[in-house]
Amino acid sequence: MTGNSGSPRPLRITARGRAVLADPRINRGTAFTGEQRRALDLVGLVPPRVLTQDEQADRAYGQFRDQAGDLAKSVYLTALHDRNEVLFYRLVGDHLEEMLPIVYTPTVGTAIRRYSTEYRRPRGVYLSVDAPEDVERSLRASGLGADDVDLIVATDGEGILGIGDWGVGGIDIAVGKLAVYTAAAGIDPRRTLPVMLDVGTNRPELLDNPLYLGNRHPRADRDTYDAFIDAYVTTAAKLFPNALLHWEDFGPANARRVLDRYRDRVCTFNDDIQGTGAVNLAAVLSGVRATGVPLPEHRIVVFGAGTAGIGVADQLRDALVGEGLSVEQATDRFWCVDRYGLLTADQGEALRDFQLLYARPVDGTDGWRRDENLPGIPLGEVVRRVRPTVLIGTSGQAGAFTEDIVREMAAHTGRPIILAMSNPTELAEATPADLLDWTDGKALVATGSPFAPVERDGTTYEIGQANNALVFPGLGLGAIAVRASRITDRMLRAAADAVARRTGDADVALLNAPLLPPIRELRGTSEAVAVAVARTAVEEGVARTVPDDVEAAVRAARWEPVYPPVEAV
Ligand SMILES: NC(=O)C1=CN([C@@H]2O[C@H](COP(=O)(O)OP(=O)(O)OC[C@H]3O[C@@H](n4cnc5c(N)ncnc54)[C@H](O)[C@@H]3O)[C@@H](O)[C@H]2O)C=CC1
Ligand SMILES: CC(=O)C(=O)O
Ligand SMILES: [Mg+2]
Repeated sequence: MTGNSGSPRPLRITARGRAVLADPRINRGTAFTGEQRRALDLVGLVPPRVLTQDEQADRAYGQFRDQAGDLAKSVYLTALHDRNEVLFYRLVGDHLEEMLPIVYTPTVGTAIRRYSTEYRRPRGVYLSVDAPEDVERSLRASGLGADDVDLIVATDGEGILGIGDWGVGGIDIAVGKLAVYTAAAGIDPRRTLPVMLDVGTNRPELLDNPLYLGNRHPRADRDTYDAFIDAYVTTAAKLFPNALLHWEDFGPANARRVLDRYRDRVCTFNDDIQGTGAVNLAAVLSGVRATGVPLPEHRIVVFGAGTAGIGVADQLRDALVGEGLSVEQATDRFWCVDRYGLLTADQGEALRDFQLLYARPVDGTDGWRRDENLPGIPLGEVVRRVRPTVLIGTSGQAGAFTEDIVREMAAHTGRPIILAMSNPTELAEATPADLLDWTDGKALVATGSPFAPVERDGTTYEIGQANNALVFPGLGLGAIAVRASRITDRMLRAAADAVARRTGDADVALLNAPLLPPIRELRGTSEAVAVAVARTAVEEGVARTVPDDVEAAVRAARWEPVYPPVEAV
């Protein structure tokens, strides 16, 4: 751990001259002092005036604001990240609410689509399914040793947000998630690695694009894929035995399988399944407090029963079991709707393994209207029959929560809880303004991407962001602080409870209060999550370091974006 929230350890620099300025991990440009410039052979290589970090941050913020449009802002921040990592994190940390939508959803989606066009510099490690024998060499090429890595975020780019397969461009979701880890929870960025598991792409426009930078062939078959993933996990665990392995944005055919294969073998979690499950549970628990209706009395419809949707259902089902329901009773509270309509037991091959548990018995839906195009029971009919109190969108289908559906839901429940979780912004199942309009301001709304507050009848409704960003940074920090050997279900539940607790009791009773703590408080939320996760890891016996004071250990593990003293060696 190299947390420097106390007095930072000196940074030992062997490079000299231009090599110092070219390395974003050590470069501080105009903030190098006269003494440091002399020691590092920088005299004359930077303009004479020495700036403070505050002055640098002011100028960088002005430059950021001058960029025309979000993609230009993203390119600007990436360039800053590539130039001076500490200043990048200082800036993002100071303007979290304004910059998270640039380094993360929604703009990261645009950056991923345009990756091969906008490409400037590599970041992270690119592993190729065509050369599994190079996995070790490539991970070693990062220059990091066995004790140097706390966290790796890996993606295969198949299920980026709700925009699908973007091949090698997916590296930017790993980079974006890591930026959130550091900005929100103070994970030391020098001890992290983004990894692209390039197994090809099935998107014709990438395969046909001469600029495309990834492997220009279709995605590997299952056996080849599995062997490659295994080479990655085995090698990463061997080279970096303390690293938490985070899986991001895999397709539904692989996400759950990969997690299940490794979750009891290494310290790992899937953010889309488990992080999303935890943040969704936190939002629903706030909704439970706001409505006064106990959790077991809710009827829950999940629209988009894929990686995230079933992850969400699983986490809620476990919470219901925790309230005393049997697994069968808890499962019976869910109606999951996917591309063929309501999951029903007669759908055979169309059901994925992880959906089977939620398939409703056919005789319970006798007489329900079917849509021949699906050809199952559509969302509107499910809502009409079930009268849900909670409606969750994890489908990536923009506008799927139509006025008719929402009005029907609101006709039978006082305060409908509606979580339109799909990203990026344009794929939300409904906008908060519409949801509030159609429910006369009664809906308890949260969205996956940020939305501006809604003004209605003189009242301002702040919209909570039901995004796993409220969970994974703190989960990671808590796990790192106690060197957890596993991520357990109870650690995720502790994270959800910690997020829910951050939404004050007084607040949730108000009509217009957000269901989740705001992004501007993300650092505090992440710290609370980290403490809860670390405590639970200790209780569960998976902490390899058991601190006397967990809170102090979590604080000590935080990295802050300050320039440490320099030691020229
Ligand atoms: N807010 C958050 O923290 C998170 C949000 N998400 C969002 O959830 C969405 C889904 O992500 P994943 O679960 O990873 O993708 P996925 O591909 O695993 O799941 C999407 C599911 O939606 C289903 N679907 C597609 N078209 C449909 C239709 N017309 N009607 C009903 N279902 C349909 C698919 O069959 C699939 O099962 C994305 O937009 C993603 O951004 C995902 C993870 C976290
Ligand atoms: C937030 C996230 O992980 C997703 O949309 O995939
Ligand atoms: Mg994701």
